[in-house]
Amino acid sequence: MASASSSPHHRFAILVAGGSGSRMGTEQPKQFLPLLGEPVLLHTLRRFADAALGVRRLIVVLPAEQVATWQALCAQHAQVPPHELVVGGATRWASVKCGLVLLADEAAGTVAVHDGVRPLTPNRVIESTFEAAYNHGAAVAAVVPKDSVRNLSQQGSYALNRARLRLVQTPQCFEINLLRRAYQLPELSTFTDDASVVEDLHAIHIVEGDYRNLKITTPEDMLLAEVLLRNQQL
Ligand SMILES: Nc1ccn([C@@H]2O[C@H](COP(=O)(O)OP(=O)(O)OP(=O)(O)O)[C@@H](O)[C@H]2O)c(=O)n1
Ligand SMILES: C[C@](O)(CO)[C@H](O)COP(=O)(O)O
Repeated sequence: MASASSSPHHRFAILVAGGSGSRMGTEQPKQFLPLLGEPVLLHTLRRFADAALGVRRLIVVLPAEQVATWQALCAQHAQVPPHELVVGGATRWASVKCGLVLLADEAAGTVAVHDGVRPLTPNRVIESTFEAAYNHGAAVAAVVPKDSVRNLSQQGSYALNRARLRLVQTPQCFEINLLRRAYQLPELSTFTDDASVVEDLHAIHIVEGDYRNLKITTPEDMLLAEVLLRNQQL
């Protein structure tokens, strides 16, 4: 049943934290590792709970076997923002789909999908991605590559024009019914993010991301995140 009170102005967020963190190589999945004394995922949750953003519902997607871990961590820390929990799936795509199930009663609004392991996203990036999705239907944060880029070919490799390339981050924000329709289509192996799921249905608007908005993936990212958190006003 669709909620009678839903409005196009309403904002929702799905924080996907259902992965195992194989590239990090730690026993505990990276979303629960301590970063300046608080779990990575709690930092991410706090970013989206910022009252100025006006996010009405925060959905956190977790691996089934880590729900108790997260609940224990929440009990150990003060002022954990209110959020709803759902168990994810075998891939990021499946986890987003699980998050969307909790929003099934929302008839209208904009939903942000964000990696639970991006704890440094500046408020400006979240706000501008929500705003662009409200105006254009679909928007993702992205940055210009800093390095030169080469494409591998049968003959070796060739240079790409990096001015025409973007490195895509999250949040990725969508009109909620568009995102729902896209996630009803079958999963493809080419899906690496939500924009790749939606793009056959709707053009993707690109918003200026931020180089500090790193995705914690491998061990050195934890060191970088710590330094950035200590020194930056996000
Ligand atoms: N089945 C999955 C896989 C990934 N994710 C989430 O999607 C985000 C981006 O994925 P990635 O960095 O690849 O995380 P992992 O899959 O955990 O890492 P790895 O690929 O190294 O195993 C993470 O917040 C991760 O928890 C998820 O919710 N459900
Ligand atoms: C969604 C994402 O963070 C955008 O850059 C990225 O595609 C996730 O990729 P991963 O291989 O699952 O880390």
